[in-house]
Amino acid sequence: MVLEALGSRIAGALRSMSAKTVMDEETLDEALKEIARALLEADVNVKQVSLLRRNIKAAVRWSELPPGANKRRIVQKAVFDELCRMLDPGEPPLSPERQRANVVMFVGLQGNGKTTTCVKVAYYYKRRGYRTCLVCADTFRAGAFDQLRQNAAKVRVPFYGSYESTDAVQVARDGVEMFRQQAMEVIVVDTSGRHKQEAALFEEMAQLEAAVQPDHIVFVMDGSMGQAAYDQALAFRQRVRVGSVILTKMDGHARGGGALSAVAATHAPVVFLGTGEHMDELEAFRVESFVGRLLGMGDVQGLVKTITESNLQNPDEEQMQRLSQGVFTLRDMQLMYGNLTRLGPLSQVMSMMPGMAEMIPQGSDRETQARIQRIMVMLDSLTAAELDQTPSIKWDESRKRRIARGSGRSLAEVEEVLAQYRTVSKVWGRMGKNMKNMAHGMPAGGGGPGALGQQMQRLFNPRMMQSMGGAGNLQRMLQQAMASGGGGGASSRRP
Ligand SMILES: Nc1nc2c(ncn2[C@@H]2O[C@H](COP(=O)(O)OP(=O)(O)OP(=O)(O)O)[C@@H](O)[C@H]2O)c(=O)[nH]1
Repeated sequence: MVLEALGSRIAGALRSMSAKTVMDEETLDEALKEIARALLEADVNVKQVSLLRRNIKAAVRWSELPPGANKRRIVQKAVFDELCRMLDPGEPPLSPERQRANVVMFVGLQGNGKTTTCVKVAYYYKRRGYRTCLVCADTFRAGAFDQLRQNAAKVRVPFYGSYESTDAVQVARDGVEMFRQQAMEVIVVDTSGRHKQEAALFEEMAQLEAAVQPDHIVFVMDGSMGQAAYDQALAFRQRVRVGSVILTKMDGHARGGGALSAVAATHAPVVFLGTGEHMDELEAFRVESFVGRLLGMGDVQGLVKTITESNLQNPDEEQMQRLSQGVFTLRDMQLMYGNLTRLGPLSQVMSMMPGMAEMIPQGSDRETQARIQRIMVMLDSLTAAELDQTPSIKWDESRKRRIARGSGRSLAEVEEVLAQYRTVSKVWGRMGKNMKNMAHGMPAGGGGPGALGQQMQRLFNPRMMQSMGGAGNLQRMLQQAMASGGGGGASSRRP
């Protein structure tokens, strides 16, 4: 995720503010200056930054704060609220209704990821049970037709377009009409982009808008746009009824701030973030969780939601008993990794945990998923006795070679997994006493994802973390999950 540098600089400014022995208004000004500098360097528009700074100062009202007030908290809350305000124009975002045709038209400059995003959004709603389809009204760029058609086929979404026609308006009208007849619920219309804002692009957009009467217009923008983002967004907003914004390429190393101010320019809410080239790499955007994660405050609500929706597997009664004694076996490691993959991209999950955003290691989620898959394959090659770690098992060379052969991995990789297991089991052993207490509320042999969600909420409770030997232990476990598992090329099969 981009913008981490911005988040940690803001968090750093707040930390150094509260580390001062005397906290006066000058201290606040210094912190605000540093926050403003960080925002500007992240390409947030100058006007937005000075507005933000003024509003934070007005909200904090330093001189009126009672002596015992937690000033860092108050300033952090004001920064949080202001960033949320900047990103939330209070307009309803794209929210298609069921059992009627919702025509959604996509606009944006060429290369910003518009075509890819159209397919991602169609796929997103398809997975949520909507009857979705795609119309290619991009008759300008050679190849747009094939790109959309191939991607539509990959995600099995009906597609309409024309190889021959150069009349975008006619193609769009025909496609939308055809899909209306078929009682489609989400009709996504991809339009042409241009290299830069030019009259022809805006003219065609206006004609398309008049022809297909979209219920909603989505402006797609590359998240790595710098200061120019504000003006670009404004230009689109002035010509068509932009209702929502999608920021793409948020998985790269872009600074991202330009895109944030573009949102302020359009007065349209961000609905999704594009986080990769694959069709499922689209993240629904929620302002408060995004800003919380940006500021390193985590997003416990989002985390619990993710956990409850992820169909996690619970330990059975016997496993629970053992775990509560601080005994962690390879079978538990198998369960842990299985559940980690069910949670979705790990960097997202980690950034939801308070204080962990800065700990996210470099490397893509795709690589991490592939690493975990490799570990899972190795664990699958273990016998039941090995998974349950009977004391008689000797991890001798021949046993390790058998596992390596069985999983198609190298001996070194098997050894690495075993070494990792030993570290985690030691950490678990130290946590044993506290886990025992936790286990009292744990559902034996199931209990449903809701119950597990509650447990996770307790797990991330700061006091509980402290008593478990500090957040460091958990961080280490998660970081290991993300960073180890050997090299090599297992590929994930995704659309
Ligand atoms: N890393 C990353 N790449 C993306 C993302 N979205 C799109 N891309 C890539 O960006 C490039 C351009 O995407 P397109 O969808 O072809 O761009 P476009 O804006 O539709 O271009 P026109 O159709 O010509 O207007 C492609 O290589 C995409 O795979 C994203 O969220 N992350």
